Amino acid sequence: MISARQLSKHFRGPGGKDVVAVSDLTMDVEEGSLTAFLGPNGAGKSTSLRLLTTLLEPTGGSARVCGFDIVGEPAEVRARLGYVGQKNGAGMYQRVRDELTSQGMLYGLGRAETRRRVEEVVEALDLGEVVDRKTMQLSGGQKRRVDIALGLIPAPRLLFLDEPSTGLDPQSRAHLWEHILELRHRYGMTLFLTTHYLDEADQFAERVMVVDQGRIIADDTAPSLKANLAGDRITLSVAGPWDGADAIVRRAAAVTGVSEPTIQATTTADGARVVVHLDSGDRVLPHLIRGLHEAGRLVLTADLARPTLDDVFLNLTGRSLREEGRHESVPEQPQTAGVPR
Ligand SMILES: Nc1ncnc2c1ncn2[C@@H]1O[C@H](COP(=O)(O)OP(=O)(O)OP(=O)(O)O)[C@@H](O)[C@H]1O
Repeated sequence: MISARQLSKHFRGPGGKDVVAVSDLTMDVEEGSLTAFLGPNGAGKSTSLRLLTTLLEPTGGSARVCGFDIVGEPAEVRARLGYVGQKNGAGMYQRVRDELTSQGMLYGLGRAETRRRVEEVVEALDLGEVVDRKTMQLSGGQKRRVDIALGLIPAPRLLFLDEPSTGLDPQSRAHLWEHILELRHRYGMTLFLTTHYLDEADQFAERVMVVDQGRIIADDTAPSLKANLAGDRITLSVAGPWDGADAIVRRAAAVTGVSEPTIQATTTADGARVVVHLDSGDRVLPHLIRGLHEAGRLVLTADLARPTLDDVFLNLTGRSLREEGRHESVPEQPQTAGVPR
């Protein structure tokens, strides 16, 4: 469905400086899959989407989307995809129904087909109650659903969503995701989306591509990324000094077949705080507590944390995605919710 080879995009930044927004993007995305592009602000996620949707021309490399070349056959590519940009594409003063109808006409669908598509997307995205209202009167979550409806009017086989849920409250996010998953189920569409939200990528995407500074730095399922690129973490507080108890941790790991735990112990007011990074922490923890008990060490608290995608990002980059501050992005051209022919 998408096949990109060493795609890159450079911009001229402030003072004529070369900004590498996307570097060597190589990937194949299968039909029917749900892929999330996860990364901090400025990682190159939106630029990648704009390249793949032919809204920007690449500086280097090539890509085929829905079987057509993004540079040589942009009209063919556009005719087959839907694109929902970051900013609301819906106009403020039009009624939702008129907005959706204009989109159908823009795509050259004809009156009868447009009417049929409008009814279908209104039903699919549960917009029946708001379809005769103006976009400016809608809530953030409703507006976002209108944006997605606009992207769906041409019945695309492939839908790109740029941060579909950013700025929504948790309830609206959850509601929007119900709709996204329902759309996928109903139409068997290929979905490719960008997100800052670790939990969304973790929960809903079959494939997560972690992007940083224009490059894909990891590409796998969320469980594999977590298993391979970040281990579990056991945190213990023990009474008295830790002296020499590393051997007990290593033994507990060895009997469960787990190799190379890393152990960091710090002295606290009442003893020590010990953080152990390892795989299969759930299997090791009971052996560890028993071993410490048999050695006469008193365990005050024990906590096992499974890795998150943030741990994956932290391990790969030394930075936390959660702590990446938002910065204003460079002003962009106005975005439309669909990509007209
Ligand atoms: N039109 C432009 N001119 C110059 N630089 C740009 C332009 N568009 C993007 N950039 C730069 O390219 C880099 C990647 O930007 P991009 O918007 O693709 O990142 P992103 O991962 O989508 O970020 P965000 O999550 O904030 O949307 C950033 O350094 C950005 O400032």
